Amino acid sequence: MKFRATRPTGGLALATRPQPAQHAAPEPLVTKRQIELVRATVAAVEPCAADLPRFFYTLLFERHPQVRELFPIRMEVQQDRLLRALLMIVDLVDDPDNLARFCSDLGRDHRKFGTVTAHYGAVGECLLATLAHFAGPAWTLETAEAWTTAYNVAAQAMDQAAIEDAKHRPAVWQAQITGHRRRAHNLAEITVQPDQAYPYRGGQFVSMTTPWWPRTWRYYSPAHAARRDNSITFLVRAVTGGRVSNALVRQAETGDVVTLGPPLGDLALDPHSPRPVVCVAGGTGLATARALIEQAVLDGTRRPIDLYVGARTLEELYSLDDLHQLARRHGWLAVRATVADELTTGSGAQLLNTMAQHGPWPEHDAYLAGPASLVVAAARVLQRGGIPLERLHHDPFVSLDQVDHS
Ligand SMILES: NC(=O)C1=CN([C@@H]2O[C@H](COP(=O)(O)OP(=O)(O)OC[C@H]3O[C@@H](n4cnc5c(N)ncnc54)[C@H](O)[C@@H]3O)[C@@H](O)[C@H]2O)C=CC1
Repeated sequence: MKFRATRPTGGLALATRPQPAQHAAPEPLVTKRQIELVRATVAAVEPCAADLPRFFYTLLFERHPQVRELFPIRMEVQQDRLLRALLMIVDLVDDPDNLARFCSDLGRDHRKFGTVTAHYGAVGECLLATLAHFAGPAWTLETAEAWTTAYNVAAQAMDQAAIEDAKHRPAVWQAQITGHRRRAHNLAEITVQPDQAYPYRGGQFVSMTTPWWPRTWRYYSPAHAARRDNSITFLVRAVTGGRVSNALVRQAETGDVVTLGPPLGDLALDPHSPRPVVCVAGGTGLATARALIEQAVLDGTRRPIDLYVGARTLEELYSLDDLHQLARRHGWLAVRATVADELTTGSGAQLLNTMAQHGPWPEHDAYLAGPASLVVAAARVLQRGGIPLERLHHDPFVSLDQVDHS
């Protein structure tokens, strides 16, 4: 595991993409010296990165057994999330605007776990004890003070945002499955009806937990912009070893009730930007692309959009007819789809070749959705075609670190 975070974050499911500050940046609440100490601790514990989350959670559950019930039975994914969130906070510690924004999103999202103010103290205490354990001699009184300050800044932002959020929306929504349709052998289109209004923007994603794996949260993308009847349709692939996705595809039935967390992510087309858009979607990432495009229609956006879609099989492109129809109605939309050779599923060469035949895209914004390897490979093609990194937009499941910047 590489023990560092990047901006935009690598794989932190709860992160939103930091934006440049619109006004003079406020002074950091953590001093320069404290920032150095916090970052030096990260460097010191890096060799033990793989052991750190397990140590932390063992300590947390020993000292505060009452919080165990907020977490899933199996903790692997959760452990990874903790580390990523922590790294993101360390990364943003000298950037108060974006730190506040990141922590506020995190705090709002933590309501779904049942997090309350008292939990922040428990987590902070165990986090510092964990860092002290792994940092060894690098952990001094001054370092402990620096971490206490940095943690308090983050925890207060999370807590405050959660308290504000609770004033105007629920922590979770119960949603009954009203439609379940298999679209390919491991792919299902699942429609749910939330028990209360569920506003979101096309392009956002949603966390979900199921009755089969309580408190195990996974992220799925609505395949459309918000509907008047409040129903939401997700495209879910049962991935190997994916407990929640397999339950949803193979076990779930109409009438079952799942729980949704608040909508997340800020992937959205700016209706006021004049830039043309290139959009790349692979597999279930088509849900996100489609939702973005529907949102653009609703917003009255007239930005030219070129959509490139890659799928494993023709069967998986079942929803493309609608998009082609949309393209016939709206001259600004062009759709190009490729199907991978079944023997080389996921290689994506066809999709990348198709893209490379078009371009360059010197004036474009790019939106990418789908498997991380696709996002990275497509970003590379787009960068070669003239799109700078800051105009490549994607959800925070992947780090574009891997993109060749040369
Ligand atoms: N908002 C987002 O970014 C979304 C991301 N996802 C992610 O997508 C993944 C699931 O995708 P699947 O449907 O299983 O996709 P998949 O593995 O079936 O791939 C779909 C297509 O993407 C292209 N592709 C895949 N890897 C590529 C590569 N290395 N280079 C070039 N093209 C490549 C190919 O055309 C392939 O047929 C999950 O990791 C999920 O989290 C899913 C929905 C939304």
